Amino acid sequence: MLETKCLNAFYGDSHILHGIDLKIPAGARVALLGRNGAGKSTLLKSLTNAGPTVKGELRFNGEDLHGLASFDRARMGIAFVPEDRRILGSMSVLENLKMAWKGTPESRRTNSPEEMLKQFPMLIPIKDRAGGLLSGGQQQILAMARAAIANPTMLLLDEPTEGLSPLIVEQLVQDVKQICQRCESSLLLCEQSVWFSRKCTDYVHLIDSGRLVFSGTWADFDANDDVRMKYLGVS
Ligand SMILES: Nc1ncnc2c1ncn2[C@@H]1O[C@H](COP(=O)(O)OP(=O)(O)OP(=O)(O)O)[C@@H](O)[C@H]1O
Repeated sequence: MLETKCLNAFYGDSHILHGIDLKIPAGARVALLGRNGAGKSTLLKSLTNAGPTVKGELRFNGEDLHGLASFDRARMGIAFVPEDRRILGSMSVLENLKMAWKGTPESRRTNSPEEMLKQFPMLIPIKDRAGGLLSGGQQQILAMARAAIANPTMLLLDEPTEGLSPLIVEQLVQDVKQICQRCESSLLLCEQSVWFSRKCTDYVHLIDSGRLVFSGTWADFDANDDVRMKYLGVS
């Protein structure tokens, strides 16, 4: 279970997140929707100690995360796929997976890099291609495979569909579900795509100006025209 209570996040003097209360039970798949600049990435970076200064309660499986470095949180099972994917451009697809494998503690290792290729077959024909030469979609699939290598129990995805073609986005739905099922992982998916979020998750939060403004099931979301229009501009 990932839990925040009254979480506030700051970049220097800029107060970005305001009193975020979030509970993601083990195995739950949750979306966080919001417009550009709403605070989605800042929340994920707060959970992974990847930038902002954070105040308030922040626990994973009951353990206080304050003061733990990003790699310590990763070792606990929190895997973060950032918006820019961070693929190593001069290394091949297989070498990118091998690097992730080496950085993963033995206790968390599940499949070898070669076995990961089998689970993400789109990567097989391009396994020797440099990361920097991949399309955005190929990079995203590689970033997902890299995250899955560490057998996460909490998968954090930052706008994985951004800039991708509809075909790749459909493939991503399968890949996200596959990782969550195989690893028995919870999911926090930050997105602007309502379609993709709906396909991948059961529960949805909306964030606006750093505050949670709606939480509910997709049925609740569908029943709430005002919230959809006000915060996402969709009817
Ligand atoms: N490193 C930073 N320093 C100062 N302010 C920042 C920094 N990163 C983000 N912000 C500000 O924090 C606010 C929230 O940004 P954030 O990136 O979390 O939004 P987002 O919902 O992920 O949007 P997007 O979809 O555009 O990535 C914005 O006002 C942004 O300008």
